[in-house]
Amino acid sequence: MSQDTLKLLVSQAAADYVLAHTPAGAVIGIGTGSTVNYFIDVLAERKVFGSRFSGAVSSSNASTSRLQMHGIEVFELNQIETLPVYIDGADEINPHGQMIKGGGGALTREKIIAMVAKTFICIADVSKRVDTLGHFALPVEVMPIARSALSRKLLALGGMPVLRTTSNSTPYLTDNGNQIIDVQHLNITDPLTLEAEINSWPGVVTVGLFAKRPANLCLLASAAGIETIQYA
Ligand SMILES: O=C[C@H](O)[C@H](O)[C@H](O)COP(=O)(O)O
Repeated sequence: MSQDTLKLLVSQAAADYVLAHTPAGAVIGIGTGSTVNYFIDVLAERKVFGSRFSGAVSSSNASTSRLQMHGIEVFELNQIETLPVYIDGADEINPHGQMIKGGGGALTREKIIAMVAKTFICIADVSKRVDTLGHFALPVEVMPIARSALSRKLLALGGMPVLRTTSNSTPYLTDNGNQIIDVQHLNITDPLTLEAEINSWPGVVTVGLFAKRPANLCLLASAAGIETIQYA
C-alpha cells in the first residue's frame, strides 16, 4: 500500500472521528502538510462546513488557501475562544505522543493552535512512529539576525545545524518571515528538557518539538488498518 493511500485512509478515519466527537457548530483547527491536505479534501467532499462545522482555523497560508479553495470559511485564531479539536500530521511521534513537527515549516502557528485546542489529534502513517525522536532533523524557527549564533549553540548541543533553503538556494522563509535551522543527528532522549532549553534562547521563535503539548490521540495508518492510540 502506498504512503499516499495510507494518508487518505487515515484522513477518512479522522473525519469519522471528528464528526463523532465534536460539537455541532464548532470551529475546528486544521494543521499543515501532505497528510492534512488529504484531510481537508475529505472534509470538503463530505460537505461538513457551513452545516456541521462553522469553519476552521488554519496553521499556515497553504492550508488556508486549500480550505478557501473548497469554499470553507477560515477564521483568525484571535476570533476564536475555544477550539475543541486540532488535527495535524507529524514528522515523528514517540510512544508518549510527543512529536517532531515543522517539516513543512508551519511549526510556530501549529504550536499556538495546539495550545488553544482541547484535543490534539495526530494523523500519520506508520512511517512516522519512532521509539526515540531525532532521526528526522529537528526544525527550529529562528529570527534571521540570530541564525549564526543559534547554529553554534545547536552544534554545541551535539546536533548538525543546516539552514533550510529553497530550490533557488535562498533561505527558506516561514509564513512569519523567519528562517528555519534543521538540526540533524540529535538523539532526543529527554524531549521536554530539550524543548525548554532551545525555546529559552533569544532569537528562537519555536522549536519543532511538541513535548510539553503532545498529541492526545494518534490515528496511525498501516497496511493492517488504522490504529487509534490514546495517550495519558
Ligand atoms: O510543518 C509541517 C507540519 O508539522 C506537518 O504536520 C509535518 O511536517 C508532517 O507533514 P506530512 O503530513 O506532509 O508528512
